[in-house]
Amino acid sequence: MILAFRGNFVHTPSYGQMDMLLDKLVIVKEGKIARIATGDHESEVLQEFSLSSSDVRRLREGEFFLPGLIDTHVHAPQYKFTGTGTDVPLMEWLRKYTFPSEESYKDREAAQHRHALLVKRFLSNGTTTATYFGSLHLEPNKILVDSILALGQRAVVGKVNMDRESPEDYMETTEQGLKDAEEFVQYTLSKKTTRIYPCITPRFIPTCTVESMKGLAAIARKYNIHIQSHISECCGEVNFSRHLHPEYKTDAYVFDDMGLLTDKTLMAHGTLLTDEDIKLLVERGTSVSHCPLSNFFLGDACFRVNNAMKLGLKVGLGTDVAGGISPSMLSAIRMAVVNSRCLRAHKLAVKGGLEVTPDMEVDVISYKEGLYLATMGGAKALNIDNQVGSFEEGKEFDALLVDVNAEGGPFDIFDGDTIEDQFEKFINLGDDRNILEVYVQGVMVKQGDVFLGDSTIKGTSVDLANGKREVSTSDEGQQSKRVKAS
Ligand SMILES: O=c1[nH]c(=O)c2nc[nH]c2[nH]1
Ligand SMILES: [Zn+2]
Repeated sequence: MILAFRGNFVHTPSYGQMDMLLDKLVIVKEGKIARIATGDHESEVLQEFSLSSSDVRRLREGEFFLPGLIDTHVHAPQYKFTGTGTDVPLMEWLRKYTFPSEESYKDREAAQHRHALLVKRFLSNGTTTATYFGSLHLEPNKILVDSILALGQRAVVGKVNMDRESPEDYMETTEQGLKDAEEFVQYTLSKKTTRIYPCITPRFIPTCTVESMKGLAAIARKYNIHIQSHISECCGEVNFSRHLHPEYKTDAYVFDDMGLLTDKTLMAHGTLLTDEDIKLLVERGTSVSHCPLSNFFLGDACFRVNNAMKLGLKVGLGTDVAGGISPSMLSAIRMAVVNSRCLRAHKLAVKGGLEVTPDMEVDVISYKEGLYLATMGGAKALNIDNQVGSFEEGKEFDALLVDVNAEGGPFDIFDGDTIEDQFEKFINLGDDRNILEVYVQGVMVKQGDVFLGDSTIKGTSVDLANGKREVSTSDEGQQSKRVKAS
């Protein structure tokens, strides 16, 4: 299968560098970018790939391709309450909203329905790769894998482990937790797909015993797979962790001693990491998912991205649904910029000064760095930057076709707007209405309102039917659902 596109491509191959690749011919063969040529070489390149001019998809004015967005931190079984539960800090939020929501996914029908909606919502927002925390129970996590598989997304997925300091009805024994974690890994690997990676997922230090953390690290080593957790996220969590493990200086040293800091580990938040912690993470090859929205809501904290990058840390960006109130990575990019400006505003307030000094500028990032974090940064954080994150020959084609002039879109383009202006408007003002097509591994998985997915995948009940939405959400799983054509 060969695809050929001619038009503009935008990407951020390194931090702070945004390249507008204008009038390029991109050939995608068997899911990978086989050639990126300048438009004036069209005829010879087409000949080389035995294509004719009519095989070329020619982008219209205002259309461009962007690498697929990579969300490095999402809680799948929290999708149900996304946009609500914004009134309390982390530790209270977990008990009041989070654990009950996650627990309710053990109802099979509810999990099937909600996970399909989740994956569709993320694909609609241009998230071609998502890094999912699942729930405690085994079955809903298998359903999540089935949904991702059927809808065509790329994902890292983990079954959450919690064997202490958790509600009685939402906690497992250490032994059962380790057994289920390994079974989940085997289930995911049995799908023999190159786009879903199983992940070991101790929720965070307070809810995991030493035995569980060490056992989980052993499973990760055995299968050479990803690990994810939360680290130094806010005062409530850090104080609790110190109380449980007074012998360790910080979360980073706990995780390190458990064998959980590897070059395939991705830790969420990290707002309270010291420079020494960051250096330890860098030494281990571990990365951090920056989740600006949930840091504001649950942690009252800001992450110093530029400081972390300067120390050599790999950093991706996460929506952290549902601690973060938006499933959109465009929103996460904007919030990462706002987060950096809060750091400067804070310094200014502390100084009581009227003037921004150069040391206040060092924290500030622009939409270009934000886009890097949401694409290449995420790819590096997940150790998949040889596959995705930018447009390069040999990489897989995970991409979004964006139209700044989309009908009914959320912003306007004016005479004199340069291509860069148009692109900046999309990052700052755009939404799913501007995302016309979504590609993963060179396969179009969404076009307009239609989810194409992989309808050949059997054994899942994911509803790929399009133009339908559920209108009744009360007490899912107990009641039959009404599905109405929209
Ligand atoms: O933002 C967060 N969401 C969670 O679900 C969670 N669990 C532990 N720590 C957490 N932080
Ligand atoms: Zn989280």
